[in-house]
Order: sequence, then structure tokens, then C-alpha cells
Amino acid sequence: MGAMRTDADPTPPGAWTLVIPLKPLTRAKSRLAGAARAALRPSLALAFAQDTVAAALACPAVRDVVVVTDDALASRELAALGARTVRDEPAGGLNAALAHGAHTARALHPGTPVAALNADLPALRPAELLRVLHSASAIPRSFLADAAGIGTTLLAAADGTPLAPAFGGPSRARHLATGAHELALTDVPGARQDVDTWEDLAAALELGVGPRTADATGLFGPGPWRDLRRSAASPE
Ligand SMILES: Nc1nc2c(ncn2[C@@H]2O[C@H](COP(=O)(O)OP(=O)(O)OP(=O)(O)O)[C@@H](O)[C@H]2O)c(=O)[nH]1
Ligand SMILES: C=C(OP(=O)(O)O)C(=O)O
Repeated sequence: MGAMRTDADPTPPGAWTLVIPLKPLTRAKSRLAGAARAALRPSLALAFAQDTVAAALACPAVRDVVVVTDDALASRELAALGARTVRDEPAGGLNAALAHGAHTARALHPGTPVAALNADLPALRPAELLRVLHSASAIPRSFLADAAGIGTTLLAAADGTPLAPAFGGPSRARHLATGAHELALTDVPGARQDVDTWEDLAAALELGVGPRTADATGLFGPGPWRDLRRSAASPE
């Protein structure tokens, strides 16, 4: 199962606590609305989160996953996978939720390095996440840009360093401007492929998604990515 370790590996087994934010499913993934299968949007948002959380929990560098959400169904389903769930406090939006999650993580596990991870990474693989966290271990505060090169999929902070999340829209530039180091990893496509649009979902399907997203997109019928590209081209 786990990847090979060496004495030089700066990522001790189970070192990291990940914080994963998730909006209420009925409001999540609004950019997937307006296309033929928009009614499936909450199920897709849940499937992405389930595959993201499952991959995170299967990563040998991860000791715990804290999901910050007010969605009751998502809380139940993600707890069933082994994540902890906390309420979305102080109800101040994404970055406030992440700061709350990071505080919870550090209270639970003093000394843990913490990383915020988006909930919409259905093609994430545990071995990729291990490479990302391994690189992040050597740096006080670092981030991974999304596949589009505009946003951020992961922001990591060592013990003693504030996470200071600045997610939302063009967060790559914001994280750079606040002094975080950009992780220059080219071989972790699943960790960078967030899904905001039907085109993003097509790209994730081509990389290979986890089982819940595969099931949920199976509802689209055969050749899902070709169908999705058609939906993206002609929204309802
Ligand atoms: N707990 C919590 N999570 C949030 C909040 N806003 C966004 N998120 C989550 O943060 C990540 C990125 O969020 P967004 O891109 O703003 O929202 P999204 O649902 O992914 O997509 P859009 O609705 O299309 O913007 C996703 O995992 C969201 O579920 C919030 O206020 N609270
Ligand atoms: C919130 C973010 O992601 P997106 O808007 O791409 O979902 C971000 O990249 O900061």
C-alpha cells in the first residue's frame, strides 16, 4: 500500500491534518448549473467530496481529515469514510471556515502541520498527495496551483506558521503575494484538477476519477466526457 520511505523523508507517517471545506450541497458547484444535467449537481458535489476525502485518508502522510461543513448529508457520508466533521463556523465564508478548521486541527493534534484542500478533486490519488505533502514538509507555508493556473487546490502550513488562507477566485496570486511558496510539481495532475465547470469534469474523467464520481457520472450514460462537452457547448 504505502509508498517507499527513506530516512531522508521529511514527511513522517501520519503527520498531516487536512482541512476540507464544503458548502451545503444545494449551493455547491453553481458553475455546473445551466446545463442539461444540472439537477444532478448536489450528487456530483457530494461524489467529488467523497472521492477527495477517501484519497486524502488513504494517503500515508495524513493522520486526520477535518471537513468543515453545515451539510447534514455530507457530514454523515464523509464521517462514514473516517473524516471528522465540524460545523461551518463562524459562518463567515470559505476562508473563515478554513481558519476554523485549522484551529480545530491544531487543538486536536498539537504540533501537526495543516493543509487546506479543496473538496472538488475527484481525480486525486493518495500517491500524488503524498508527493505534494512531502514537498510541503520542507517549507513553512506553501501551495499548489490548480490546473488552470489561477486558483489553489492545497495550502500547507508547518507547525507554528499561520495558515492564513486566501482562497477564492484568483487565489494563486494572492497566496504568492502573502509570501507562500508555490510548489513546482508537474507530476500531480489529479491534485491540481479541481472541478468547477463541465470542461473541468471532462478533464478529471480523462485523468480517472474515484469510484463515487465514476458512479455519479455513470448516470450520464456511455461516453460521459463527450456528452459533457456537448452539454458545456449548449447549456439549457
Ligand atoms: N465550509 C465552507 N466551504 C466553502 C464555503 N465556500 C466555499 N466552500 C468550499 O470551498 C471550495 C471552493 O469553493 P468555491 O469554488 O467557492 O465553490 P464551489 O461549490 O466549489 O463552486 P461554485 O459554486 O461554482 O463557485 C469547495 O470545496 C466549496 O465547497 C463556505 O462558506 N464554507
Ligand atoms: C476557491 C478556489 O477555487 P475555485 O474558485 O477554483 O473553486 C481557489 O482556487 O481559491
